Amino acid sequence: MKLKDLLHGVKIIETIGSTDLEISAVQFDSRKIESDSLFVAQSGTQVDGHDFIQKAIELGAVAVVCERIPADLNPNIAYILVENSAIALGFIASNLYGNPTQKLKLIGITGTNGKTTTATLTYNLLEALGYPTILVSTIRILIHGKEIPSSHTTPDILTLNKIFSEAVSAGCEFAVMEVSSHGIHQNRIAGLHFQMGVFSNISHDHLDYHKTFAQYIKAKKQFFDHLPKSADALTNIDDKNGIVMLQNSAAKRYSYALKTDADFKAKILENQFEGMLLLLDGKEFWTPLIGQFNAYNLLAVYSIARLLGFEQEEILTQLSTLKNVDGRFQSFITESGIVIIVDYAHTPDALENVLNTIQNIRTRNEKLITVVGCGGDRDKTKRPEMARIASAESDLAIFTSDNPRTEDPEIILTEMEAGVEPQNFKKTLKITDRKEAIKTALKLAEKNDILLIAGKGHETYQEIQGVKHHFDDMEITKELSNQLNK
Ligand SMILES: CC(=O)N[C@H]1[C@@H](OP(=O)(O)OP(=O)(O)OC[C@H]2O[C@@H](n3ccc(=O)[nH]c3=O)[C@H](O)[C@@H]2O)O[C@H](CO)[C@@H](O)[C@@H]1O[C@H](C)C(=O)N[C@@H](C)C(=O)N[C@H](CCC(=O)O)C(=O)O
Ligand SMILES: Nc1ncnc2c1ncn2[C@@H]1O[C@H](COP(=O)(O)OP(=O)(O)OP(=O)(O)O)[C@@H](O)[C@H]1O
Ligand SMILES: N[C@H](CCC[C@H](N)C(=O)O)C(=O)O
Ligand SMILES: [Mg+2]
Repeated sequence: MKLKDLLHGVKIIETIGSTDLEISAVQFDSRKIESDSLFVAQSGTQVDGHDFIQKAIELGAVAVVCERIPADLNPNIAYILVENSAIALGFIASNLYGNPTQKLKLIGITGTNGKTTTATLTYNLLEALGYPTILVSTIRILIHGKEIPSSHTTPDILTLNKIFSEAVSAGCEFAVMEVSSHGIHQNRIAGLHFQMGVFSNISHDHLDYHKTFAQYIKAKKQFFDHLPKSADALTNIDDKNGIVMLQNSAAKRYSYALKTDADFKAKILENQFEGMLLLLDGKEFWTPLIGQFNAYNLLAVYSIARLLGFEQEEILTQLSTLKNVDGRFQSFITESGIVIIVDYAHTPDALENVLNTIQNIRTRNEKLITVVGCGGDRDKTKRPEMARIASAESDLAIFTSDNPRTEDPEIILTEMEAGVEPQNFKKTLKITDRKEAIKTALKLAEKNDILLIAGKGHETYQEIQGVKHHFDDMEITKELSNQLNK
């Protein structure tokens, strides 16, 4: 493709050299440059891509998009000066892949918790209704059933356009994606054409990256600030920041809520271990999912489908057949009758919701044991809060490692323990090795007791000292319960 065609829509400050060049590939990482490529230099959290322009040229780049023209200009190279390389990359990626999101109805879901659940259920619903769809989620990317592994909740913009163009070729009509705050802040969604933006909720997370809660809110809000007039913006107005998200949005505004008057409303009629009975827009329906947080997720899915033009009856018929998403409140009962729940709760709010849900469905006076840890190289301020909640809401909380990544697991655990209120000290244990922690929990549990294993959900690895080892909470718990005859 010609450089000038790739640059369509990009706000150019200055061009040096010819834009009539033929470009074979686009890349933002100098280490992956091939011959005749366009290199887009962008600053990052670790290094500045501008420092790798020379390297990229040596490896075959023939054109460079940058925010600063290098001092040592190469006469054989075209330099395109822009204000923001990441935004420019959005347009370039979209041009490269034939503007795929103009050909799809793209729904973006943002919020601290519930994105994967809502996005996956929406994908499952649309597929069940007979519409080929692409899902972009933390767990996996699915192009009308074909799976591609996922490394980020919101992948980079080149990957996104590539997979969306594959989805168009596969005949997809809809696209459902998670929009993370990192993705918004780093312009990983630049140039995508959204038909709908959805906000689930906002609570404590990622303050390592955004620094303050206000900055975190601002990042999420930017998604809605940039939605076009033609789009729909759907928000949970039971969350006090739900309205804030939409206040500067040009999109058409819609709301959903369990507690407030809203465009789409739901009420929990029954909530049991086996499932929930909901009143959704005046109609009763049964779902195997449980807990208030899932009522919000299901209401969001229902509202999305209504806004897409589907009828209530057809939505509810299919929605009631949808099951839990991997690693989200996934449960089984062991041979000796212990109820195991594996859940991806890795924020204080998620943990509190899951523990409250368990409290609400407990019918007998069984013990609740929680095994939980906090990730390394991530928001440290979550640690004491999560430990405080786990110890207050459980009969026993066993603190253990999540993904320590490059951090010392003992330090993470000490930071967690600092949050335990004195009256709950005696209800806690610290077992650094996650497998040992689960084993101890199983040994201590008796028939009908509930064992919540929180934080890692669907993950199939544990990252220790920067190395990923195979680790699957569900698999290990089943293996240990068999070994222990529990
Ligand atoms: C902190 C963070 O989000 N980092 C992301 C970011 O990388 P970065 O800004 O650190 O990049 P950098 O290393 O400073 O490099 C800057 C630029 O120089 C380039 N470079 C670098 C070195 C070199 O030799 N040559 C070169 O050209 C890089 O390609 C980059 O363009 O941009 C990269 C490309 O898109 C991402 O892969 C990377 O994700 C890292 C691996 C990550 O762990 N991100 C997590 C925190 C994340 O994004 N999580 C969110 C939310 C999770 C959730 O709550 O669901 C997600 O969406 O997954
Ligand atoms: N609507 C909700 N409100 C609050 N908590 C929720 C909600 N939905 C799910 N949760 C809790 O949050 C956890 C993560 O859910 P999910 O994976 O759907 O969220 P996410 O926003 O995709 O998270 P991530 O940012 O890590 O990708 C669940 O395991 C559950 O404990
Ligand atoms: N997407 C989230 C996932 C956290 C999952 C938890 N198991 C951890 O490793 O902290 C993050 O990157 O912050
Ligand atoms: Mg997710």
